[in-house]
Amino acid sequence: MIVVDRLTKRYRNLLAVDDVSFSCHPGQVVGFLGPNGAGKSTTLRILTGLTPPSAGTATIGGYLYRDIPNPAVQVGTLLDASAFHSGRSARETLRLSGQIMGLPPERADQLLDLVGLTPGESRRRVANYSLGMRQRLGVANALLGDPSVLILDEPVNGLDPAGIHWMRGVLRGFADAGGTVLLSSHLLHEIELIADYIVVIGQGRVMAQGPKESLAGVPGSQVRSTDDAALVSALAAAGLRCRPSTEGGVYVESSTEEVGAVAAASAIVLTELRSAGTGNLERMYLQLTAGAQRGPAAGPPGVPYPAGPNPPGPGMGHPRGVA
Ligand SMILES: Nc1ncnc2c1ncn2[C@@H]1O[C@H](COP(=O)(O)OP(=O)(O)OP(=O)(O)O)[C@@H](O)[C@H]1O
Repeated sequence: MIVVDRLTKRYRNLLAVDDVSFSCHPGQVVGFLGPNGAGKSTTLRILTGLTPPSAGTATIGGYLYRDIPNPAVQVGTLLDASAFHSGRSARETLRLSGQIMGLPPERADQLLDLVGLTPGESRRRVANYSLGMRQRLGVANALLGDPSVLILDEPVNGLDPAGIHWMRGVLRGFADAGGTVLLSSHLLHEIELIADYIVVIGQGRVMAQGPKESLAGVPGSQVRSTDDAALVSALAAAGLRCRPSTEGGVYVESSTEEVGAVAAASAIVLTELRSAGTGNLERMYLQLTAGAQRGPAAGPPGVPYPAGPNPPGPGMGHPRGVA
């Protein structure tokens, strides 16, 4: 279990991390989400012992990273995929890491296979890798020691949609097996696909946190019909709140079942009916981080979301190590 407790990091006049608290439980994939410069990397660097905090603590399984015996087999980290020695191949990189951890050379080959780097690619120099290939190598390196905790900084950066899908599978499988995953990103949609608990950070402060579904609110419906005016009247008459959708058509603050029932009862032909997904989450993210975003603030004004404690997740008490 990862516990970040009232963590603060000051660089001269800049509060890079400001009284940040959250926790990640075994079985959970926690997304640490925030715009550029929000303080994500600094928090992860403190967590992994690379930067000392100004105040507060960040522990893994109750230990400071530096106090964990043989940390590489307890905590897998990927903080900078571009940091691998460019003159070595992926295979050499992993074999060297494995040697330091006391692992047999075959372990490196297993991991290369797992992350989808082909034997040919694995023998090429890292200097010639694409960003996505480096990320795959980084994930392989993080998983090499069979850790119970993963800490990954921007791991989906540079991955194509298939790569993001793959990453989700790897991390979901890891968490479902009782592992703890903390990953950062400045991209909401990527975190949304992968994480099941989200901590939103902006200007060094936690602005919201909670299970993805609760942050997203009750999902509404996106609907179009051959007669939207009649549909809106029917929805209003049935007591369903709706408004013109930013995507065109109508957004209804109700489930697709309720909307479909109203349309059927009013004999209105629907041409589209689907869950509006996590549009609420996007609005919330843009709203919360508006002051911290670079460029013009986006998103409508609304009610701020409170930061809340992270309730215990499933599978607490990881049997394998420091989780
Ligand atoms: N060593 C340092 N010295 C001074 N300021 C620093 C240092 N490291 C980070 N900062 C500052 O702290 C703030 C937070 O940086 P951090 O790298 O943690 O953000 P981030 O959320 O990871 O951003 P990004 O998504 O762009 O990677 C930034 O303003 C950054 O310039």
